Amino acid sequence: MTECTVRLASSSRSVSANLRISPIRFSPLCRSLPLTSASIIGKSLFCSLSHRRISVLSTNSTKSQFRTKSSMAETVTGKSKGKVEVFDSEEELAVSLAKYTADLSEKFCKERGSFSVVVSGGSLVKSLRKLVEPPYIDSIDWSKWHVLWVDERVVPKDHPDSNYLLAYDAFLSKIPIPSGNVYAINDALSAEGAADDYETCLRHLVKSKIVDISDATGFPKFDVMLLGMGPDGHVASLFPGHPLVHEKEKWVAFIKESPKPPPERITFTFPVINSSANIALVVAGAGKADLVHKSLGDSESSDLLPVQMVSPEGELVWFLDKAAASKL
Ligand SMILES: O=C(O)[C@H](O)[C@@H](O)[C@H](O)[C@H](O)COP(=O)(O)O
Repeated sequence: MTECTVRLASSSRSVSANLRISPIRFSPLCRSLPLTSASIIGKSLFCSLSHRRISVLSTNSTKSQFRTKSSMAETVTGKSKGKVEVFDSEEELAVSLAKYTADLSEKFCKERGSFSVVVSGGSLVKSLRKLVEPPYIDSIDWSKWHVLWVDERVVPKDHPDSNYLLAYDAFLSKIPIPSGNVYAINDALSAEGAADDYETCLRHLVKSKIVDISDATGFPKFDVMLLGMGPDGHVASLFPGHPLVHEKEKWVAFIKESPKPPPERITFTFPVINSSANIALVVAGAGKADLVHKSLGDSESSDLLPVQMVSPEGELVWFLDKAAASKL
């Protein structure tokens, strides 16, 4: 069964259509700084908003592309599994991303009593700014959040390249999250040591049921991963053409020759990323339009970009601004 959701989003209203076709609370090993410092078969499809015509640009059994013609908000592309939302501006994207995250927080806090959140570095972090503004700053139960990084640069936590520092400055310092629920890497270790240490930390979190485990894969199953995409199609620190993209055993790996500086990093592997209950891929700016087009287009190539290998057990949602979606 192949499923995809096409959602038309705008500041004033939105509509979505589901299309189906057949065929340890705190491990001492994890160091935190105190928080002070569709494929559809057919020719065209009309959504319930009658003026918005979504044209099927291409079809095959697993992937299709759609395009809307609308002056306000634009969507859309469909993939074998996923949802693509396109916003008029990065500002609107950020508003929707905050709602998405807050809604998941509410759901998982209710269901599991906690919420495991994984973030990347890069521009994604800025797009999380609306989470620390009303109404979410007051409505989210931050005490139940557990925050980890999908990848981290092996630098001191107060170094300008640190993903921890980026997230700390942008939102962790602004929310009442217990410092023990923020799992930064041990920056006193080598890249290899930091990766092992982070995996041990993750194993403790799974054992103490703070992080779920996937019955299907046996890998950790995070409630949500909020990820960016690099201009070369990398996600986390999994770069095109690097053997780490094929890692099948490790939960956390290290890289010492990252093409994007700084060179030494640790990263979650694809089995962990793809066991997630939810993944948001957040991409903004015209500079990534070609890559977005390539990623969401039909690809017969066996040489997939890392971003094309993102395929979670749960739901994948792309958050794009109009500029990033301009070549769809
Ligand atoms: O540590 C990192 O480098 C990031 O985690 C990385 O995976 C990032 O998310 C992408 O490179 C996108 O970054 P931009 O959105 O800034 O291009």
